[in-house]
Amino acid sequence: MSPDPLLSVRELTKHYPITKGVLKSEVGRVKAVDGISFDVAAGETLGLVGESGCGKSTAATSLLRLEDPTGGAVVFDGEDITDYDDTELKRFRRRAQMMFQDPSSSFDPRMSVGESVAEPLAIHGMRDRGRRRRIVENLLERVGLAATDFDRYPHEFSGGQKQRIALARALVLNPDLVVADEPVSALDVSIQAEIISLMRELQAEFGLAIVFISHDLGVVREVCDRVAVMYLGEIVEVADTETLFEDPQHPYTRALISSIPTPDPSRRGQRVELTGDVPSPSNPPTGCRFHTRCPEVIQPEQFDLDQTEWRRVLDLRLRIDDDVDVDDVRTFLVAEGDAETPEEVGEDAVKRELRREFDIPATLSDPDADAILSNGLSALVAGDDQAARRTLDDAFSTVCEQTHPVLESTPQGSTAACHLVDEGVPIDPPANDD
Ligand SMILES: Nc1ncnc2c1ncn2[C@@H]1O[C@H](COP(=O)(O)OP(=O)(O)OP(=O)(O)O)[C@@H](O)[C@H]1O
Repeated sequence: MSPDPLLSVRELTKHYPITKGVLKSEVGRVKAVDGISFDVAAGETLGLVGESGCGKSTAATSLLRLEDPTGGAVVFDGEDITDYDDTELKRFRRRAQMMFQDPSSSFDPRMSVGESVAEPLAIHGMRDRGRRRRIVENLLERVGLAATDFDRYPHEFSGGQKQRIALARALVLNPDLVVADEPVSALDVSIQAEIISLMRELQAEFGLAIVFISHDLGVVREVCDRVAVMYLGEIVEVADTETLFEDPQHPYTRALISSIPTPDPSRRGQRVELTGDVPSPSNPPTGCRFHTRCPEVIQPEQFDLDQTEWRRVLDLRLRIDDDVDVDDVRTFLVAEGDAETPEEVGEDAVKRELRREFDIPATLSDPDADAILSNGLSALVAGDDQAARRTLDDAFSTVCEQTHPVLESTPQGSTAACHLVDEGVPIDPPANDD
């Protein structure tokens, strides 16, 4: 990586206010992007990956100042663009272009594709129509279309062809950086491969840096030199592509990689199932944001639980307020024929059912942990929610929930934000049963 990157993003933040009432008073914030930092060298392709809603598109539009960031800095070719005025931004936008996912909505149906591709030239002051036409015709050929396509209209082209045209438009000002947001996701797999190989050719030819945004790790592996993994508005791991795929350090990265479909049956058993929904970015979890779903979440030192058991005990503890209703369990057991009335359902039956709902075995592998869980459940069934919560919170809390991990260098040369990395003990991910 060059010492002076082309693009340097520092603690970039984009929060959207959540407002209420006619006065639109702010009642919360969607923390779509929450302090991300990364560099991109000239000519390099950096992948930005993560599940839907983790903030990739917002990161893209904020770093290009298509919308104003809430905080942080973006340094492009040595200059901080964060405080640029309109004239300076216009100059910046010659050098940094955006490409979107949906080629169909990227074009004005009333303009010929040639006019669309030439539009940025006109906006940036090239008055000579003939010259604009020559440049665009040449570019259309370079993206695999014909010069005569200049006068045709968007509806005459397939999705793949439209994405070629979008690429021509992104390149027409000869930029140094293209931010491509899911540029091939809307295309058939065979067409995806064509567009990817075209992007690579043009990248080499134009010496382009690309920020390649995708939820598809298979594509990212093919295209990118380095990859940054996002989860709930934050970057949790950055590594060069081979290191990331061969030796991922963050449990979230491991889970994403393990979910890539593979034809190799020996690797299929290594799938890591992520439980639970992605939490809301308006109220992200404390500590490590991934702790509510992490299969490798760290257990308290005093216990020696099987990792899957521990994950499920923690699920119960974390969801006790929202997803546990003892009265509902009693009603359910009556319906199942366990008793005539809810009042007659025994404490043990309710505790058994609660364990079953959370997939917790009847007895935990660690007897101390089992005794505490049993006490907590007893308090819950007796209606003393506070005591139940206290018992479970005291015993089953985790550093992952308490302390926010920062990105740190790993022995593999990557950076990852995970307490397992702090401790220098990457744990083998638990294999799934299926
Ligand atoms: N204008 C907005 N106002 C409020 N919330 C927004 C706005 N734009 C995005 N969000 C929220 O910010 C979060 C991040 O969205 P974003 O589109 O950046 O994620 P993404 O990773 O690109 O997802 P996808 O792949 O589905 O596009 C989401 O929870 C989304 O609902």
